[in-house]
This record gives sequence, structure tokens and C-alpha cells, in this order.
Amino acid sequence: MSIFIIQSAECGAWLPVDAKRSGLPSGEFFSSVAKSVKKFLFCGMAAADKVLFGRDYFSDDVFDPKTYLDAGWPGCGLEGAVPLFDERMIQFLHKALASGRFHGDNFLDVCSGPSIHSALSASKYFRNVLLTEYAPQNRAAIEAWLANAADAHDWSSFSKSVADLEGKGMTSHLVEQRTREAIREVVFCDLNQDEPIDQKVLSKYGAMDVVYSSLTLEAAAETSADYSRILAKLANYLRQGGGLLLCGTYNQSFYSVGGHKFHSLSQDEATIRRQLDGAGFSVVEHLAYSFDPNTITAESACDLSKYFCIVAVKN
Ligand SMILES: C[S@@+](CC[C@H](N)C(=O)[O-])C[C@H]1O[C@@H](n2cnc3c(N)ncnc32)[C@H](O)[C@@H]1O
Repeated sequence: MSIFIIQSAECGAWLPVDAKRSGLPSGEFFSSVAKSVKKFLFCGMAAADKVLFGRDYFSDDVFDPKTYLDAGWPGCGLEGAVPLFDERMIQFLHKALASGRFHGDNFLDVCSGPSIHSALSASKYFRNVLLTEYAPQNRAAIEAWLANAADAHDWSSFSKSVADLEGKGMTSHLVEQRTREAIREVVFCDLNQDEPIDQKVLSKYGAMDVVYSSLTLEAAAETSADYSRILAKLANYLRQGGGLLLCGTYNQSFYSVGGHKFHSLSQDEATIRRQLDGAGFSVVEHLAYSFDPNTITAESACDLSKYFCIVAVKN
């Protein structure tokens, strides 16, 4: 008789156990199997509880673009959060860019994840839209959409929202066509490196007129000092008077994708405002949306108190 104990990736490979070949008396054999089962269960639980960060993002077993987008990007499993997040982000970008406050050729999204939502609006105002992303599978998901691949994510409900906001005969199809033409690059970005984006890429375009980032700084920064350093790097990409459009969370300590728990740096509004100030930004608009703490349960996919969108100008 063979019994196979499966161990999680954290703890090792398959462990075949055979009563006869083990050479153990049957009592000892079953006690050793019981120990292995206990270890397996413990390892499984530890793996499920592990808060993922950094290079953990490189595996599509843990951050799967399809799971992230199909779960109602980026809905977080909170009741009422899906229309709040996505509609607000689309409206926020449209309003901030249509205000005419920021002009120029260059728009940069750090880091886009598998999403092209920023480019749908930015492509109306900027000739060069640069998307960046840390995880290779997310860059591949964007490239698939650019190539009109059959398995690419369907962004038509978002391009329709953008077309409706723009009016004047715009259609979802025209918005998507314009977006594909404006996206110049989909490149690697690691916000914790001294040079997050390859300088050779950036030097083709010169200083950025607008830098946008959503739900990323809290995922990339392990500490408040890291968050401040990242803001300073974003300021470096911008020309003076250029705009930072920043969407993120207040007081969120984790978020989940497909049951995998990811690190999120929990900071309050006062701290983020101080960090923006320290990095040389003046906040000109601040929108915040609260969540009812009662909707957050043990099963929730995140634990934020507020979701914010900020428009800031580089001093
Ligand atoms: C919640 S997702 C947000 C993605 C996208 N901006 C959006 O709004 O859907 C968090 C993102 O942070 C990125 N990330 C994690 N660590 C990073 C790092 N060190 N540098 C840059 N991006 C990082 C991940 O690859 C992922 O795309």
C-alpha cells in the first residue's frame, strides 16, 4: 500500500510513503504519517496566511491578471465598492485631464498592473502614453489587449464610459482605437530601485507632463520612508508645474487577489499629505470615499477605511 502526502510549495514536494518499504512497525509508521499530515496542514495554512510582497508578484499563480480583472477590477470584494472604485477612477481621470490644468505630450502611469484604464482617458490629451508595470504577466496582459488578442481582457464597458463622458459623437470603438495608437511603451518598473524605469526609455520623451498612479504605492512601499522615496522619484519624472494624479487607500493593511493576500502600507491622510509636501507637491484637489467598516468582514478582500484620489502640482 502507498500513501501519498502532498506538501505545499512552501514546505516541499510530494512525499510518497509506503508502509512496507518504510521498514517501520505499523504503529510507528502510522504515527509518522499523522505527523506528516499535521505538518502539511500547518504549511498549507501558513502559505495561505503569508502576506505577499515584492517578487511574489512575479508569479501568475499568485497575482493572476485574469483573476484581478475578472473580480471586477479593482473591487476588493466590498459591497458597493466595485462601482465606486472603477466609476470614480474613470470620472476622476476624465475630470482632472479635461480641466485643462495640465498640458503637454507625455503621460506616465506607474504601475498600471494589467489595466489600461488610465490610457483610455489620457489618450485624448497626450500624444505619448507610457504604461509601466512590475510583474511580467501584467505587462503581457496589456500587450495582449494592444494586439487585439482573442483572450485579452474586454475593456469595452470602460471605453464606453469614457466615450459617454467625452460626448461629441465619441464611441467606445474610437476611444479604444485612439488608446492603442497613443500607448508608446509598456515597460518594466520597480519603484524600489534608484532608477525605477529605464532611463533610455524615458529620455526618448523628456520630462513628463502628468504622472498617474493608482493603488500601487501602498503595494510597493514596505515602510513610510519607502513611500516618501517613491513620491520623490515620481516628482523627478515631472516637469515643474506638471501634475501628479494619485489614487490610493487610507489605512489599508492588505488586499487579496484570488485568495492570495498582498501587503499594503497602512497610512492615514495626514501622513500622505505630509509626504506629498515633503516631495515638493501642492495638493489642489482631494477626493475621499469612505467605506462602512461594518461591510469589512474576515472574508473581505481588503481592509481600507477610505479610497482617495488626489490632484497635486509639482512646485
Ligand atoms: C493593486 S495593483 C494596482 C494595479 C493598477 N495600478 C490598478 O489600478 O489596477 C498593485 C500593483 O503594484 C505593483 N507593484 C508591486 N510591487 C511593486 C514595485 N516594487 N514596483 C512597482 N510596482 C509594484 C504590482 O505589480 C501591481 O500591479
